[in-house]
Amino acid sequence: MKIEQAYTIVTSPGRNFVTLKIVTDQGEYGIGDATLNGREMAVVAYLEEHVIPTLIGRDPQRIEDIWHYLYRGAYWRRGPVTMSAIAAVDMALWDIKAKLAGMPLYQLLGGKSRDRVMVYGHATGRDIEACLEEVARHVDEGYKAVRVQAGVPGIASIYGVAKKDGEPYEPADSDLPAEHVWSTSKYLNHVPKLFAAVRERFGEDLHVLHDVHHRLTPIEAARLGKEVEPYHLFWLEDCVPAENQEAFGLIRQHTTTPLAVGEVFNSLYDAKALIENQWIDYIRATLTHAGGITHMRRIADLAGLYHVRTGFHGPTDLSPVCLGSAIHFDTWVPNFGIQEYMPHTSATDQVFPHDYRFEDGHFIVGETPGHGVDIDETLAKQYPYKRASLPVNRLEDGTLWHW
Ligand SMILES: O=C(O)C(=O)C[C@H](O)[C@H](O)CO
Ligand SMILES: [Mg+2]
Repeated sequence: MKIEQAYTIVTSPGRNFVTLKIVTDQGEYGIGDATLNGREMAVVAYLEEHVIPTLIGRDPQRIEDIWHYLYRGAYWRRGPVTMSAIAAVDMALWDIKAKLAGMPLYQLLGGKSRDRVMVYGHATGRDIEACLEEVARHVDEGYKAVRVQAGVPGIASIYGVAKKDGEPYEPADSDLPAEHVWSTSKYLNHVPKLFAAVRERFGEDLHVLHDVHHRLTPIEAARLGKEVEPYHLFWLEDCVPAENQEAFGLIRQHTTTPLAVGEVFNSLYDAKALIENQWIDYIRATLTHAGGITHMRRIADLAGLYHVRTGFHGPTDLSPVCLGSAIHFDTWVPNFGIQEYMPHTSATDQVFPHDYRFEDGHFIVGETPGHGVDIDETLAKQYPYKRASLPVNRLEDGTLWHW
């Protein structure tokens, strides 16, 4: 069996997505997600110019060999563009292999470790009251876990809070990067009040999460972790930028609030010290940005040795192809923690027909051979690419800060 054809499909049913389709000489095909929010066309160019020409004629069943061919063969290792491109190939090849085996992907990985996959949804509001209403809506819809982000008095626009209450949050919201203004002191004073209000209204059973989006220093993160301890967060996410992995050692010494990190990671080496030192509790890297199923499996296995569980990134800027594959992985992986879930637009769901379903705060994996997600290429053409950028963040004095 040989790879006969491979091509990228760029579509924007509400937001941009990049999909790689690989077709074999026996008519079987697989698809992979290559979406890198705000940098989509860089991955398209990488795939079209440097990857696809090398795939033609190869045996699609040699997933491991192709992974190392693309990783080692590039010489220039790692990085989000390279690893998203490799991930898309890897996901498409696992899709093909599972289809050839006549099995849903989770079976090929080792079978079910659980019957359903707990997810967390996003509640956002311009203030605490509006945010609590959104938490209540999620609870009514069956969610057992909710990420809680509220506007902060004195900060005009803040990460993770929708422009209008009740609407989904979209980070890439303008042609060129918007500029936000950030105040650490205002934020730090406000977050404990938010979680006090959440526990007061919803009691102890609801799992609550919070994303700091890399905006604190280690000692500030330690303060926040300590101050929210009484509210028993499921996790505190990305509390500092993680290039310096040792920073988490400092935070860890100060707080028992569980720590999650890794949505911008693209390789095991981004997380090695974090995992081996048990500085974190959840690893957030996911299939599309961390080299696909083949590499993510290595990360999860290492994490499992150190009591670190998975908590895959799952924003709307990863396509249903990534989400569907992630649900198979989550169903199999022994050290599963939780799966992030932001519902896609109905236009996106139509472009990407899929067999996973949401029920009672959980995803239920499908039984279709492969990863269970397809693409309607005719419909995809109706939604042309439109550049959209993530914002940047500045301190009140104008200093460029982390976003
Ligand atoms: O989903 C999350 O936790 C995020 O932090 C979302 C990211 O900002 C988003 O994926 C950037 O493209
Ligand atoms: Mg995040």
